Amino acid sequence: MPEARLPFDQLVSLLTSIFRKHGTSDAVAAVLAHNCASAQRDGSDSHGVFRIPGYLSTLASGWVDGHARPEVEDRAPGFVAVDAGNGFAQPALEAGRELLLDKARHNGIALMAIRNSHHFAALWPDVEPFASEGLVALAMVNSMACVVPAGGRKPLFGTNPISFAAPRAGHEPLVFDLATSAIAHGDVQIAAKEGKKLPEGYGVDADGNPTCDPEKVLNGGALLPFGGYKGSALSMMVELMAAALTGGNFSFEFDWSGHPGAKTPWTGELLIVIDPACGAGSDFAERTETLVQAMSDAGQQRQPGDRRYRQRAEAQRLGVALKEDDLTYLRGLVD
Ligand SMILES: NC(=O)C1=CN([C@@H]2O[C@H](COP(=O)(O)OP(=O)(O)OC[C@H]3O[C@@H](n4cnc5c(N)ncnc54)[C@H](OP(=O)(O)O)[C@@H]3O)[C@@H](O)[C@H]2O)C=CC1
Ligand SMILES: O=C(O)C1=NCCCC1
Repeated sequence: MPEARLPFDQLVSLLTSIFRKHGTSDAVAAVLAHNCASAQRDGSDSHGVFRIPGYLSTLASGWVDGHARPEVEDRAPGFVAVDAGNGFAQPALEAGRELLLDKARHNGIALMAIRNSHHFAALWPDVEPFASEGLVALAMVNSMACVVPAGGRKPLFGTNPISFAAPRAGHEPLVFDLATSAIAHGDVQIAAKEGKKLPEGYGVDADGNPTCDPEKVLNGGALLPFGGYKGSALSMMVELMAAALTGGNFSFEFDWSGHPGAKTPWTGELLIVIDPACGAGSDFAERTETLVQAMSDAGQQRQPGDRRYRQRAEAQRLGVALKEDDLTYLRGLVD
């Protein structure tokens, strides 16, 4: 597939125009466009411009409010609650960000509980900026019931990612961002589109039998958690922290069948921010670096985040990589 390159700012501006034209406020468009362009820039393929048709069909369906104004509540010394108003999670995070930062620096730790929200994106953009400011951040979000709990038969959990970011002396933050399912739902969709098989042990068909066929997983089948009961336990934790604690829906609780085209899970998100200066001392970033170096010496040359930062650096030199067909499609949305 021929590739095009577009400067990051131009991609942000194209996506902003698309969101504005297709049902969001200017403020929401700006946040979603930056998020989606960042994922595309970093090679987060399942959550970059691949997601635009899903965003637009969801907005057209009336399932999500593209004009929602998040309401921020200062609930306790270390607790910020945000009602996203049936809008997207990222503008809700932006709305409560300053208060969360103030509380984390003042108390040493603070959390933000976002409810009534839709998260259709990669999770790392929610945590990396905190680590760039010297803080440690942990985020989790639940999605839609498409993962069978360990030993179970029925899809119940979402693909429920967890993302963590820590400052690292002399380097970009150390960040991981991973679905607690064996594979992200977006990657199953990409495999189906490209006619590829899934690895064994990732999914089951509508009868609960193992399958490597992404179409069968998507049409009545389900995914498995990563690492059996261990991934299942983490996914359970995400349901509790991102939904029960925040006041959002569990992945199995919402019903979007009355909104054809709806693709964005209507759930919640939890974000915890820690000021490491309140811990063992001011050298946390150096300690991170010591650990990374030890991991490298032990033979792990590739750290989480390395691939993204490499792609980001390449995009800064050459422009963000896009499939030519995708760029034509995007431009057609604003013509
Ligand atoms: N909004 C939502 O509801 C959902 C969003 N998602 C998103 O989907 C995306 C993809 O998730 P997933 O498929 O699980 O991600 P991956 O399995 O591709 O990667 C998971 C993490 O492991 C790192 N990693 C990958 N390979 C290696 C390796 N060989 N050695 C060391 N580290 C490695 C990655 O770093 P690197 O980034 O550098 O590759 C990344 O931090 C995520 O951004 C996630 O947030 C997933 C589920 C639901
Ligand atoms: O890839 C996934 O898994 C998901 N991404 C966006 C929200 C739904 C699940």
